[in-house]
Amino acid sequence: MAEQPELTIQGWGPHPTGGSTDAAGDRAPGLEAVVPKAARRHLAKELGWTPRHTPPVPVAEIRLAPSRLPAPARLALVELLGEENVRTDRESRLLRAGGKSYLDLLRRRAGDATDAPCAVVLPGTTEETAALLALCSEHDVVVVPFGGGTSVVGGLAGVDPDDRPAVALDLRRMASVRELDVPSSIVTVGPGMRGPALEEELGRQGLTFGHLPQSWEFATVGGYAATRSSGQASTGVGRFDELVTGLTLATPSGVLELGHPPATAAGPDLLGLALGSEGTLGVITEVSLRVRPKPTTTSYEGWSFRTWAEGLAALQRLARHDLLPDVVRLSDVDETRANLLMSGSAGARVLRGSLRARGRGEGCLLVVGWEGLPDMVRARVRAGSALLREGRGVRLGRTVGESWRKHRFGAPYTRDTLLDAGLLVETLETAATWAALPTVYDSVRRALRDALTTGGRRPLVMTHLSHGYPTGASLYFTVLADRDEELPIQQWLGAKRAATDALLAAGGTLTHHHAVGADHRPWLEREVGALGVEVLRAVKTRLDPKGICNPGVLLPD
Ligand SMILES: Cc1cc2nc3c(=O)[nH]c(=O)nc-3n(C[C@H](O)[C@H](O)[C@H](O)COP(=O)(O)OP(=O)(O)OC[C@H]3O[C@@H](n4cnc5c(N)ncnc54)[C@H](O)[C@@H]3O)c2cc1C
Repeated sequence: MAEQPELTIQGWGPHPTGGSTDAAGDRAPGLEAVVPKAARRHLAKELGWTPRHTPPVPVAEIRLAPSRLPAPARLALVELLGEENVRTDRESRLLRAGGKSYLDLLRRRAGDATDAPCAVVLPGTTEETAALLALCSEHDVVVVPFGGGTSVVGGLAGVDPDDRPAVALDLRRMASVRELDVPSSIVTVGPGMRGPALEEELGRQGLTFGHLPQSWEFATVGGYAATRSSGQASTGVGRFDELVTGLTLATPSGVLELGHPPATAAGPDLLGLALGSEGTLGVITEVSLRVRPKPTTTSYEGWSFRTWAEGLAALQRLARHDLLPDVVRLSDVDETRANLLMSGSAGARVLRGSLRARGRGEGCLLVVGWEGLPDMVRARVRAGSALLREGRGVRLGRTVGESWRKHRFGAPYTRDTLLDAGLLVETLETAATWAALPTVYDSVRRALRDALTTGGRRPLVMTHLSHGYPTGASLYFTVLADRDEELPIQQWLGAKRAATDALLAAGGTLTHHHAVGADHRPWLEREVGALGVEVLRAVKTRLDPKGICNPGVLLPD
């Protein structure tokens, strides 16, 4: 199998649009190349920030603790997988040191990878994975499944309360299509498969699975299932967990084959237990997914609403009439303004002028995308547009929608540049009912602002609504602030704590699609209750009696 591109150790990447390459590898492009002057001025004024040059330490200087993998465990792993699939070299370990949250990046950029796994193991089959888990149980070695490495909640932290040595179990050797059942619209794939490769294979049959998170280039099918991911078109095609028709879970106690399409009433849904289990119950070694014909027509458009409340009300009406588009993304005033300034294109300047002329200079941008057969798209666009207009929306046309579509995977690359310029850049997300959304929105913004406003610093909190449901929607917050170079980790931890408390108190869920990981686990009990946590723990104890499967995530201490 061809090697897939790697994420860079200290950021996203490799940077397709340029940037310089130094001895350490790939470097993000400079601020001037990525952020237009007007946007730099806007950010400096809003945040009380002066751009500065704060590049990460060279990769060669990153600190890595010596591998603690005991020799007998290493020997047994080599016997099982072969020497080439048990790696303890520096680069392999650095590349699996944590995920891509702001906190992960801060540590890697500061030259700290002392939390890296002791080794990287690469099984090639379900049987090898099950044998590996049994072997690691026997040798008391922690196993952290590693898909694409894009976790943003500390899902790959590898923290063990008993401080046992840990290995990263990389799934890239299980990354092929195993079966395509066209009549039933089901594809069965290895968990290490990434979106682009799967879409390419399905595309040859005129099919798609349609899951498009922003991390699409690097994240894997197994990771999507383990975190209950949600993509940009999830309002239309469904969340990833809704696409899964079955999976195989290798655990230290044996192998579970879960799911029975098209439907079953054979007791409670065990498949549902594996989805979102974040590697704590075992390793997902195969996933069956619903696929569908590639859409023959797509229609992406921009709309503008005078206020966030008007936009919310219009979308709520669409939801009530089952007319939500496949892609729906309503930005609040702060996000709309920043996105238009960041774009810097002539088109964006024209749009800003035209919005001002229509009295919507401070409005909220809505991007909607409809996909499917031509007649259905036409009918849905007509009915949906009528409701948006009734809700006082102004249609901006296709250029805006297509521009968003073209640039939708670009933000993570820009993040590296902003980090290099001394900014705090992080996101968080939740979901709530339509009734609770306005309170959640206000409370989280207030909490973030209060926590991050100190000594002349003010954060910019930008929000969009995406992933609409008949009963509610998710909210996604992007936070920018002048980074506290003395205590950057504490600066964000304080804000995150305040925002999480606020969103739970206002009726939001702990996480709509990023999962629990290490970062959210102190709050899990507030979400599912003490008994709920006990039930999850009992299941884990049965499947993973020695507690070697990703012990630092999901379940609170
Ligand atoms: C820039 C950026 C944008 C993002 N955008 C989105 C988005 O739009 N929507 C969204 O839902 N998420 C998004 N994420 C979060 C992340 O991409 C998702 O959580 C994704 O599902 C993780 O997939 P992965 O393959 O990278 O998993 P990893 O990060 O490797 O692992 C995630 C967790 O799942 C476990 N795991 C991985 N594979 C397996 C397996 N086969 N069996 C058992 N456990 C396993 C890991 O141990 C870990 O706990 C984004 C992240 C970044 C950095």
